Amino acid sequence: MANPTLLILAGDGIGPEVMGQVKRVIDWFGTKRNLAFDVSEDLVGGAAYDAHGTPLHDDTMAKALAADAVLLGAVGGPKYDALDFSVKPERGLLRLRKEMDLFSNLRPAQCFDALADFSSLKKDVVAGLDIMIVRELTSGVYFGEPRGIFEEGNERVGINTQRYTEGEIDRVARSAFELARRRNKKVCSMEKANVMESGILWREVVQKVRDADYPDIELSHMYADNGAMQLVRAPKQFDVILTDNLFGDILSDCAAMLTGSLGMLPSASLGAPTDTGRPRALYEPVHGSAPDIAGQGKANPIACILSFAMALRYSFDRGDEAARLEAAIETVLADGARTADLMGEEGGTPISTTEMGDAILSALDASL
Ligand SMILES: NC(=O)c1ccc[n+]([C@@H]2O[C@H](COP(=O)([O-])OP(=O)(O)OC[C@H]3O[C@@H](n4cnc5c(N)ncnc54)[C@H](O)[C@@H]3O)[C@@H](O)[C@H]2O)c1
Ligand SMILES: CC(C)[C@H](C(=O)O)[C@@H](O)C(=O)O
Ligand SMILES: [Mg+2]
Repeated sequence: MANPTLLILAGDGIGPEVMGQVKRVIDWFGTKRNLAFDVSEDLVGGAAYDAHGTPLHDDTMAKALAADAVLLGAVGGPKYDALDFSVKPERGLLRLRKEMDLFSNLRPAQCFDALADFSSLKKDVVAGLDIMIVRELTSGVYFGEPRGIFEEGNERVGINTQRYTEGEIDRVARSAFELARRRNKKVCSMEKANVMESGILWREVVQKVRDADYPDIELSHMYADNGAMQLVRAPKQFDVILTDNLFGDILSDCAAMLTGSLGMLPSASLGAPTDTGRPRALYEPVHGSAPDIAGQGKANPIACILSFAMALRYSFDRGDEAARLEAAIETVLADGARTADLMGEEGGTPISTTEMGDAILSALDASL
């Protein structure tokens, strides 16, 4: 049987640096675990703009649609800030999400024991934390029409529209309930039904799906602003958090810091299953291109490596090998390996991106 295909889009800034370590991990699974992938690479974001004048070439879009999974590093950077909105690096990523119809974005926030001291919150608030944010990814205010900057009288007005159909809410709610079934069977849905009609509809549809098909799941509803507060006050009250595109963007960065660093958080963006039985899927770290540290060998590759672990679990049904990779990362952290973002006030000598990769590969070897 042919090997599954992976399309790597490393992107900009620290994207290629962290992806370099992921490629070593992919090779390791090929040679040591007989789990080989056919890997191809292409450009996205600013790198694609530099080469083609567009943040995502049509050929790359076609390759992404054909691949069994896409791994993405990060896009964006100050060099591209002044570009027209239509060709900004971030538009490349948004096009991938939209055209692959990746409506369900899984953003786990797990606190590794070795890092519990490092969180800006008290250790007992975050130790053992394991929550999953399910963010709707292809609709809402990111894509709603009308949008734009228009002339109105003698001034300009900027418009974006929060828009959700019942079908869009229904399908992402189902994906959250399915996940909750494999976890602690608790979903908290977050919107602002107190001020937004789209929030009222969101709450109604989520409740209807739960009552009709997931009576075994405990569902609660919370206003998203309270949700942000509760995430910082007592994050362990949550299991699965279901929310829309914009609130999910913000709440997941907030959850990231519970775990110590943005450099630790992976994500999976999943669509409906294709005729291979696999969902369309894109895996990427939650962090961006980190222009402040790009090119210095300082970036933490763990979020990107954990994103590959999610690919093993959600695209290739190899939860066993995903767990092996996650355990290797846990070991390395317990042994004290720290990139600069994981150094506390007490200081110490951080290791480089490549050294973190070396340590993870050694721990993988030791797992055999
Ligand atoms: N999915 C993506 O590709 C994505 C996500 C977020 C932001 N962005 C883009 O990235 C650019 C920079 O955005 P930003 O600065 O708001 O967010 P960012 O995530 O790039 O950086 C925020 C802070 O976290 C640090 N950081 C992030 N990832 C790290 C890692 N792996 N190791 C160590 N430290 C890390 C950075 O150094 C920075 O101080 C912007 O152009 C933005 O649009 C892209
Ligand atoms: C880069 C940007 C388009 C993206 C978003 O806003 O969704 C990022 O912040 C994310 O969290 O993946
Ligand atoms: Mg974000």
